[in-house]
Amino acid sequence: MSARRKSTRLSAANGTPTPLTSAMPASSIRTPNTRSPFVPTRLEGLLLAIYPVTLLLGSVFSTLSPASRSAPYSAASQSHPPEFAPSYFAQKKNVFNVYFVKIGWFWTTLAFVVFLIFNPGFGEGLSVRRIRATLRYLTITFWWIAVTQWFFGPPLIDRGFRFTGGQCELLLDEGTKAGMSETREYITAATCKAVGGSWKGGHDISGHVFLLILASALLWFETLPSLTRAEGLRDGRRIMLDDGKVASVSVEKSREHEKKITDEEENVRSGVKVALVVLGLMWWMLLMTAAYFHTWFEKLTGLGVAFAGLWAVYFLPRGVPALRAVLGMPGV
Ligand SMILES: CCCCCCCCCCCCCCCC(=O)SCCNC(=O)CCNC(=O)[C@H](O)C(C)(C)COP(=O)(O)O
Ligand SMILES: Nc1ncnc2c1ncn2[C@@H]1O[C@H](COP(=O)(O)O)[C@@H](OP(=O)(O)O)[C@H]1O
Repeated sequence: MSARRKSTRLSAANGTPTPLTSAMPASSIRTPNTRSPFVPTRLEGLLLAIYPVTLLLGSVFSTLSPASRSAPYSAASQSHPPEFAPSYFAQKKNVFNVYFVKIGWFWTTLAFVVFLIFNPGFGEGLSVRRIRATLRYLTITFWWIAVTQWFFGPPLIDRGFRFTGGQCELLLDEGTKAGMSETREYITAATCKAVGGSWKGGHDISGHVFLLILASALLWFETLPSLTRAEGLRDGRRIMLDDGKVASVSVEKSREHEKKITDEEENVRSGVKVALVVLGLMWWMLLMTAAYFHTWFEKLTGLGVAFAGLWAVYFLPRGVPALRAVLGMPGV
């Protein structure tokens, strides 16, 4: 369990440190221009910017590439017809799509579990750090399930599609619609495709963009604090304390644990290799999705929905002590 360090703060009048609760280190002082705990540090912001930049790169490539421009595009399948696909990666049946992205949560889970078991930063056995990391993973998994698999019925992507006017083409025929029960009418993309229908007319958030960003950011957020000593991913992070004061996350770190980890510097990176391979492939598939599939707006909403889940798990707890007590923060 992490022990809270002693604390100090700047006196508003003369700028000299004065004791706050017991004695807070200078690094934890709140200054007038301190960033809100709810927003990423500059370094985190730069890392997160890789996602919109990748989507932009893919879209620019598809706009400029003569092969992509001349290939017909089908809005109903969100892709180029296979016979006109401008590249191997523009085909839905490409091996990376079928065995990697389509079962992407399995690979994410595998990489996370390997990291969880082998990384010494979690301490020994069923430690509080390990339990909190598992809870973060489960919460992100819950968001993946809600958005893409099931949300008390159809998943959120399918509900959004219906809400924006989309439906299964089979339902366009009034006769068919009248003959259907209400449950049948509230059809999902999967069931629509299964009965040979065409899922058309609404806003179809990109499930691939959503999954690839959500899963890769989960792995980055969990592993980066053990891969780098960079301030922006460690003590540069701000949190709100129980008394409403904003401080560096270092006040919640256990000194003994930090020392132990520094002494074991060599081992700190254990368990991250699988995650790094998964992360590399995910980035490539995100670029391919951006280049060959969906409209730019569908990709942008995929990014937005992924960021919403990430913010709730990795940034909201920084400003809400009660939530932080449950979910914790990576590397703390
Ligand atoms: C605090 C609340 C916590 C509640 C947590 C409850 C959930 C706990 C369950 C944990 C389950 C873990 C399962 C881990 C093992 C697996 O993931 S196996 C399943 C593998 N399947 C996938 O990875 C499917 C991924 N694919 C998709 O999501 C979609 O295909 C897609 C990529 C979004 C594309 O969609 P399409 O419609 O196919 O285009
Ligand atoms: N990088 C990629 N490689 C291959 N197929 C991709 C892909 N990105 C998206 N797709 C395909 O495009 C369709 C829409 O994707 P999504 O909504 O998940 O972003 C899905 O088709 P299918 O549902 O027919 O498999 C998906 O498999």
